[in-house]
Amino acid sequence: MNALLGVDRLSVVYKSGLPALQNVSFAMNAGEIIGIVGESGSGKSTLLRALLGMLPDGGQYAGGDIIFQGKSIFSLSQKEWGSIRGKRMAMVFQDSGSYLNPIRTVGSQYIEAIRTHVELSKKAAYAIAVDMLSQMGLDEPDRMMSMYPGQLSGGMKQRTAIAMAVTMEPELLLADEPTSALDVTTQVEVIKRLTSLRASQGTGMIIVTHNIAVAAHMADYIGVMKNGSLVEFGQTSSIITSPRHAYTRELLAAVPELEGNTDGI
Ligand SMILES: Nc1ncnc2c1ncn2[C@@H]1O[C@H](COP(=O)(O)OP(=O)(O)OP(=O)(O)O)[C@@H](O)[C@H]1O
Repeated sequence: MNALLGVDRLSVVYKSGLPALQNVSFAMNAGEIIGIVGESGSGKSTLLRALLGMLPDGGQYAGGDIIFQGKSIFSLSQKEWGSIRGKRMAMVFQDSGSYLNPIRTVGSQYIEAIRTHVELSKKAAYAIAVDMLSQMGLDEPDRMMSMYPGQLSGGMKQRTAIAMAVTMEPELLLADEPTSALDVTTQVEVIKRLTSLRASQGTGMIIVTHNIAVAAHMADYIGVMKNGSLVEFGQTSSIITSPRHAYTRELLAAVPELEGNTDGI
């Protein structure tokens, strides 16, 4: 197995606050999907931001280590770190689609984003962008390239943002509630597209969701967070069938039809 990420007793504090992450440890191999679940304020977003080296203002590392592809991220120079971020490790947020620049066409910003990472002609970048948009299930990607974000639905914008995030074929995609702002049908579609990325590109993913059913549907391993700690981490099947922590049992009990139809997630 090819180790992708090791998180070793990672702690983060916010100024004048309680610890947001306390001694969080887990590891993942290339191409694995991890679902992180837990209630609001449990530290899920902080974990993703810490992994990407993008803690919000006031947040600071308070111990532990993050090993990405065999190297501590804390040992990297700013330059090395910059070349990993957005390229080898990328992130999408719940409302990533809304960060598209409203006064520029999808195509011009997509092409520019590609060309900040690799030296390519505009034409070559255009072809890559169109291919990624169609991989995310967007019809008429050529037409979309000449449209402005305001002309797209929320689901189309979010899929565009995900396409942009994975264009450089990152080994690790960090996704913070990537589907929760979407209607149910679009959620299912985006989840399918994310899982097919693993098949086509071997993308490893850490997906934060408040919905343990989504995690159960997608993830190989589930981590459960509570008050900044990872209280349980294990294979999805064992978390579902024999949760060890009372809090995990509570989360599972709150999902009435986990075993049945996942169309409604
Ligand atoms: N920028 C910040 N400054 C100070 N405290 C923060 C900041 N961001 C988060 N926190 C605190 O850190 C803790 C963890 O928050 P975090 O957003 O990581 O949780 P979460 O599980 O992602 O919640 P949600 O599901 O609501 O997004 C909370 O107590 C929160 O109030």
